[in-house]
Amino acid sequence: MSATPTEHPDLAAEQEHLDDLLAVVDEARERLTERLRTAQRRRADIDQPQTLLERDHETHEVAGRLDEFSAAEIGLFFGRIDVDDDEPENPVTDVPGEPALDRRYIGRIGLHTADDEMRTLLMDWRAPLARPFYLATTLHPEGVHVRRHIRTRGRTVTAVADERLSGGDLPPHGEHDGSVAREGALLHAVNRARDRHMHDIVDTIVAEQDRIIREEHRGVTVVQGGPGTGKTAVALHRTAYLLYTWREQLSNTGVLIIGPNPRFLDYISQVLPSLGETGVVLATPGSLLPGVTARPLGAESLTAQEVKGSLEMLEILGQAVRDLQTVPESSLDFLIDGVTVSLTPQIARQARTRARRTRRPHNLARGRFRDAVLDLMRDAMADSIGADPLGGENLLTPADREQLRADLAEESDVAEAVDALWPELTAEEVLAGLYGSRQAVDSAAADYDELTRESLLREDRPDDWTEADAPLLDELAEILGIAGAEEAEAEEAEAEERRRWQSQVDEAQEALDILSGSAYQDLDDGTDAEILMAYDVIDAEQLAERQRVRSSMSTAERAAADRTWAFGHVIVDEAQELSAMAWRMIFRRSPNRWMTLVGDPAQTGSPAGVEDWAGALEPFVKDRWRLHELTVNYRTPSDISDIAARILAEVSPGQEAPACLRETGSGIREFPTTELAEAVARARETADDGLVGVIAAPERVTALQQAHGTDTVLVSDVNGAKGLEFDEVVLVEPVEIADGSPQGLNDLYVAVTRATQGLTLVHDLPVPW
Ligand SMILES: Nc1ncnc2c1ncn2[C@@H]1O[C@H](COP(=O)(O)OP(=O)(O)OP(=O)(O)O)[C@@H](O)[C@H]1O
Repeated sequence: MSATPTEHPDLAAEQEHLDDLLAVVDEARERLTERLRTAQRRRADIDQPQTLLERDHETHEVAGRLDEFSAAEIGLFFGRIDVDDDEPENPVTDVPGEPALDRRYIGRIGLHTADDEMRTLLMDWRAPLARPFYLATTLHPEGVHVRRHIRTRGRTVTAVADERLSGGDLPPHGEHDGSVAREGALLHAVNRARDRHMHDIVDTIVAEQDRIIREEHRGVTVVQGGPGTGKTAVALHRTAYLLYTWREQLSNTGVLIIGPNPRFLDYISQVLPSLGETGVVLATPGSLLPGVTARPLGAESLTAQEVKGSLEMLEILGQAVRDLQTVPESSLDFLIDGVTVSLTPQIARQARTRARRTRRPHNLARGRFRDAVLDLMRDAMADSIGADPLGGENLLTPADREQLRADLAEESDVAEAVDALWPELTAEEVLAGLYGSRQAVDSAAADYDELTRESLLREDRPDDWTEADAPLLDELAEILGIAGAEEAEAEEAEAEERRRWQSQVDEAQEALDILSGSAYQDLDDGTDAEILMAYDVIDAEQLAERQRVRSSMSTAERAAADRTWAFGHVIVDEAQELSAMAWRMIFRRSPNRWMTLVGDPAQTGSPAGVEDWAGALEPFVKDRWRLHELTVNYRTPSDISDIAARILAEVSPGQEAPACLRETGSGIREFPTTELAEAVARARETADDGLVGVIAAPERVTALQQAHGTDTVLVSDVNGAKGLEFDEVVLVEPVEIADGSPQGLNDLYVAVTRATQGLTLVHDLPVPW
């Protein structure tokens, strides 16, 4: 009989090995903690922002490195492979008695000895040499002879199991083909009770997931798969992998992760820190714009969601801005030095045409409009006051005309009139102005039907933004050229910085001149000419560089505060929910088009969401995108998956349901609505310490929340439960969800697939499957 994993004779040896590595970690932590204390104690001179920034910088850096070591408390390592030593120059420990085999321990972080040899003690799971741990099978062993799974709880090793994949006999205490050891680890992972936060899956990543995590394609990678197939887990591990592999590039440009709702962002928030990575920007589509708070999409009617998500909005928004570039109904007269000068409708119209012809964004074309108005008014004025009574040429000299133009430009009444005709605008002003006025909507959307126009009107609370408005505000910011205005400001700031920079370089040069002047004297005094002096190795520019004042904000902080930030990589979860307008907003943040999108069109709840990836992506990247599919469901047991498969057959006939890893959970129970409280109580009891999700149609949520919501019972509509999972799901009156919208069955599909153990159906009406 083979030994059970916990009886493995190497348990004690692995514990000893873990203790040794933990000692290395603890020592490094102690050193870093001391450095942190010293840095924090360091007195910074208020008058020298430089010293403050240096101190902040060091504190951030050391704190970040300390964060990496938190893996020690989660489980420093989880696996080991004895593998053919293909790269003998890489110093890793050999398998005792087998010099041709490397013994690689695989962990959440990498560790090596502090000496010159830098021998690898622990291999980061993302390192290329760790990869065979995930990919090796008996059919394709990838050079691996034995793979060991090591389970830990904090600092204690609790189980060890081996698989022999190639070469030699069975290991004395393990399973023959390895599947039991591997599946044991996997089942242990998927069966654990859920809490409010997702956990990393670094010890049990399967081969089809590994390939996506390490995908080298520099375009758009799309990951599609049914509910529970690990799309979110893969996206997060891919983030950690990319941050590790492209550290330098991504630490300057940042990674943006977009998820469907704030609860989801909280749910995934611990995964990257547990893998030693912090500093990514997490956002929902509604929270991407700095300074804008948006309510969930569900706050909009379905028609409004559809209209606001469609590309027709480009025309409507463009027209809304054009409607604010006005022409007066009659002439505006100004008295200048006793002469009446008119800004006629014709002048305004002509100036508007000239400004529009520049094709510059509205705010950046204002200068052109003003110039044109002044030129045209000057011409009219010159024609009238300089006219030769005898019919000859105009009597004004070019200098006189110039003076007239300057006089006009100084007139505040004229400036005000010009501003009113072509005002400086913000995106919020334009959109609120549109939603708040029937006349504005009728004009901007004149070519659209009444239903479209009606859905845009929001007269009582025009600036109460929803997630459907965020892409429109972003689009308007582009049409208005706020980005350009910011650029102009940035250019100005840069010029100022260059001026300061030059003065620092000059100062530094002066310092070097003094230094070299005294050096000549020193040399005259017989100093060895071979000794390098400061002025030999640094020039003035370098010296100034050292003193340069930099922002102490991290990349993530700067990126989150900047609407126009170009992220190095963008990840979108539940990408099927994005409307055509939302895609434009997201792609704007990814000028290099290096993205990972995960989603499942069968789960689309938004009427403006994705029907097929090609349609959504090709306008932006043509064919530079690759599709990967995940096929195994790690979440729902097979009885619940059967229900899901029946709904899927309605939603997406012909689409195959994912294979189910788990046979059984706690089962399916049914209650009438009069016994709702009892149903929730039973689910809580069954979930034990785990989480219960009560999912219902939006109209029921508030009352249910008041009656049943607790720390471990989360009440939500389907939108709010997207991407989440619960040990037990209580689904209230499913038919209400199905009938709630044209995407109702998709919503129901999402709702039933949130459960990891059991599903309780509370209903009086027949279930719709
Ligand atoms: N290789 C794995 N090892 C252990 N657990 C895994 C593995 N892959 C996925 N899981 C677990 O399966 C569950 C579902 O994963 P995840 O939430 O990433 O799926 P999803 O495809 O994003 O689902 P949905 O589309 O329904 O939101 C999570 O608890 C995740 O940790």
